[in-house]
Amino acid sequence: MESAAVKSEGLIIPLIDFSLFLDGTPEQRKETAQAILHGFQTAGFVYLKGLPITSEYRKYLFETSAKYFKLPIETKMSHCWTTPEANRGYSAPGREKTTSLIDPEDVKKLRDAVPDLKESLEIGREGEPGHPNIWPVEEGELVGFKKTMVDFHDKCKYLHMEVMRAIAVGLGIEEHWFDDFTDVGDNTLRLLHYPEVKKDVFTINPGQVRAGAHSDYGSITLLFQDARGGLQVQSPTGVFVDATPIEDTCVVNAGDLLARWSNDNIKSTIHRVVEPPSVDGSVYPARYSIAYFCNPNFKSHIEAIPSTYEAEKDRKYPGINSGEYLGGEDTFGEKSEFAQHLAALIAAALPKVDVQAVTYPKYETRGDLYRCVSRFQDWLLERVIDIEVANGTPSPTVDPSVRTILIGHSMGGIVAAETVISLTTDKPIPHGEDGATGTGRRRTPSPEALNSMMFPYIQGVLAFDTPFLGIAPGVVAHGAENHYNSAAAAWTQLSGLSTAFWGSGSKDQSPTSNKQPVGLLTAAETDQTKNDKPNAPKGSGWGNWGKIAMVAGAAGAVAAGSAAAYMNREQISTGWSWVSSHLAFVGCLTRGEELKNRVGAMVRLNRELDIGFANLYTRLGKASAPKHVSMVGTVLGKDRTFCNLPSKLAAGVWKEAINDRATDETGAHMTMFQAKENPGYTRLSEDAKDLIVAWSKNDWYETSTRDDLE
Ligand SMILES: O=C(O)CCC(=O)C(=O)O
Ligand SMILES: [Fe+2]
Repeated sequence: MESAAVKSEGLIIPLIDFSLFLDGTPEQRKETAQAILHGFQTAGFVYLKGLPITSEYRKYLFETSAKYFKLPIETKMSHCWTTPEANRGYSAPGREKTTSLIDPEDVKKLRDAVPDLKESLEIGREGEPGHPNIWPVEEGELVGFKKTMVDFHDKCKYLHMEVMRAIAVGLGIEEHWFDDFTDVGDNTLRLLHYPEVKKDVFTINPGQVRAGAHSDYGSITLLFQDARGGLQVQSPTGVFVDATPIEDTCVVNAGDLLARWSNDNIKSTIHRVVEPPSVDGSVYPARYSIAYFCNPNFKSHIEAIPSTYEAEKDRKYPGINSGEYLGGEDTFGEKSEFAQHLAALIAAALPKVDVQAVTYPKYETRGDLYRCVSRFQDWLLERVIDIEVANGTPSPTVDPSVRTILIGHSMGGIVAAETVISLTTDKPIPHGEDGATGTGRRRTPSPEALNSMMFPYIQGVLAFDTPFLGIAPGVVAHGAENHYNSAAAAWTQLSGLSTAFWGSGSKDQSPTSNKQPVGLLTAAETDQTKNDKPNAPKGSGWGNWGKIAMVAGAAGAVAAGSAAAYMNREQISTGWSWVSSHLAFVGCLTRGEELKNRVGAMVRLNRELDIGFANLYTRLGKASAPKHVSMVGTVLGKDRTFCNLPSKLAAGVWKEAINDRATDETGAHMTMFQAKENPGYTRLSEDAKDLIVAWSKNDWYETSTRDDLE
């Protein structure tokens, strides 16, 4: 009954026969409903086949749509889209830019730089008082246009109600629970036309897309696409994956409202439209799609869907109330919004290169730091290789086309720093070799030569509130006054216990001997394998990395990989009881020498290899008066920060990110990427962008030309 329409990068979009819900036995209905719900809960998308829409009817609709878009632009402009309240009418190319950006200024900048290459006609519910549809004059080929579209609007309204019924059945609530919210049909039918476009438009203008990355805002969207291709859906790893057209199917995705309505039980996933997979010739042909955006009835009052709020108590919200914290896709805000936002700002400032934000999928803060680094490094290598392969870079280790900025929040900044240190010192990661002693005898900023030929090439490490020099004592004193004694005691204990737990943490670690030190890949080996087929087995050298060995030119790209790990807010402020389970990882914060050495190593990398290094640390602003609290003999300074700050400037760039709303350090630390909780969000994005742009404007950038991308 069910197979996968898309399966890549952890994104699985099921292909489901909807006729088994519409006309099946009770068992088939239930199974189908559960499969649909599961698709929405995991991918946020499903493909439905077996719809009550014949191929002929569908063909006729697409032909009618094409006839409409063939009208002269002046004719189409005579019934323009006017207001969001009406949301009806024609939008000319360049009018709309779909994006996840929030700030209107940012949206404008992005739209001016890379306008969406599309035009559309919005058709609302016919007969809505105050908001009549404005129809094109029906003459010639367009006779019958209104009737066709009103009929199709009705058919889609019925499908919307049925899909919502399937969701209800899947959730185990009354099948018709949504009917009262969907029977009016306050939905929008949108005809979309992506005109034929010269291929080089996408290479001349990096970041150019047919429709920008966005999530839909309603309940669900029914999307009918032609055979052209180009729709992509963001995977849990942050990579955009092709949602390839399948004949006679409808792609259905959940929107933001349904995600909210279901307490995020259902996902609203980011998607976009790019140029289709390669075709002969110098142009990409036109693409047509028809979207039907569904909403609850505008006048209905929405409350959480039964069965979803009970589950909420147990669900894990990163860093807020989870028993154990996993860093991951949500670190930089829901759906990596901050990372995506930052990537858009950087793309606008660095037009010569293609900018991608790729978020490291969930990884555990449990266990040994160096195992986390090693896992992260493997992942990063894979991502960069994929991009180099796509770019057809001949010798990535000698002349990489990808430059990476590692962005890490909290402990993620330490993972990022360790990654670049490991890559530039050509040393396999030690996997906790010194854990038992905690003396920090591993990497010191030694006189040994640094390897500027690292691969992947790291251009900078941008940390957000990373306690490179430990956590400010005030975090415990200010943040947990009610628990002052236990917190203080635990803090002391934390230092004392680290050795023991570190030791036990390293017992079960596997040796690293078979791990290929990535810095050792050489150009000679590239030449040797250059003409081989990608992925062909290789005897030596490139071995596993055969897929790099593809022919053709270079390209400019910055991949922003992000390592991320939070600490658990509740647990930080209520006594450090969690520390035992996380000690192997977080324990490194107590080893002062090791912390200082790490910062020293980063400063050296900055000086000698020009690798950017900065820490944007949170500081409490207006909402919290400075306090002078004495704790374990320490008088705390007036600045309330989460991180210990360096006393001297020789520690790289440390720039404060003031949060005027947060009332405690841990809160500021946890919410720095949430625009609603952090009034300094825009400033933070700008500061981050400025740093990355400054690090990236070098010879590599200047010699990256659009021609390279072809
Ligand atoms: O044209 C498509 O395939 C997708 C359009 C879309 O995502 C939208 O308009 O919201
Ligand atoms: Fe969309």
